[in-house]
Amino acid sequence: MSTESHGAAVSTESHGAAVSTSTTRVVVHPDATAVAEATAARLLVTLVDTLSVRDVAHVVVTGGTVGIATLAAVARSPLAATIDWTSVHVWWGDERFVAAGDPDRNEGQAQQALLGSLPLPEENIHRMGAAGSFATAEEAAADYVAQITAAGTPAWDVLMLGMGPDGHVASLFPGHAGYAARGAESIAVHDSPKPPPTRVSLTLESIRRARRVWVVAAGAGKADVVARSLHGDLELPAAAVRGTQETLWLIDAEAAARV
Ligand SMILES: O=C(O)[C@H](O)[C@@H](O)[C@H](O)[C@H](O)COP(=O)(O)O
Repeated sequence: MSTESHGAAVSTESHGAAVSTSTTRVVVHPDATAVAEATAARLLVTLVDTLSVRDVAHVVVTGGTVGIATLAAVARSPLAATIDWTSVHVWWGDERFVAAGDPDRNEGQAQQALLGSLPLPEENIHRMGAAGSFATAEEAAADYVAQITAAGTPAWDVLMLGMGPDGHVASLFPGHAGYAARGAESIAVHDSPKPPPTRVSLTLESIRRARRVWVVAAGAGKADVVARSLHGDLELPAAAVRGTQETLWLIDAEAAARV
């Protein structure tokens, strides 16, 4: 069961990205497991809907606890068998710039939780580059820009974001240069406060091209930044993300405690 709470008015002047008309809405679930299960169901239904009006759907997945738990819940769902996965493209909001096969890689965790069990053509899986394959995170970011461009710079149909207790999303951290980056789809991130320190991320500009942005978060440790973000504290990257059609915060009761 979920409880819909208020829809907050959306400011259109923040950070100079595309103006959005969508309203931020908050859906509160009892606990982290329910957030993951409900988000998985929402994702699958959205894919069914999207593929009834478009030939291809582009989904951006996230690392983090709730993000990976959501992918695992998709894998368990009987609805997964109703999707034509050859029409679904999978992208990442951010990646840890460590060697391929390192357990820290978001793509490896996603592969294990879901992607390995789906009939997804390899060419539909758009990974951010790993250390070893690329000399620098800058080169990996440039490669991701090229992948996005080659796909026609799609409007992401669903873009999921975990959120850190500091209000970061993807690998855009408060007070860091990456949060303010403009003019590119993907960037290198250094000195990340969350380990590992070197990462690749989508930019805020790229995130805000998404049709639907879903922020998934759970736990008391997120309550403060959830409240600050929803009150529009733009020091926090989480406060600046939104989709052109839909912005949803899918959170548990603990994370919603101060809203
Ligand atoms: O690579 C990563 O670490 C992420 O993509 C990051 O943005 C994550 O989603 C948040 O930090 C939330 O993570 P938790 O849900 O584990 O707190």
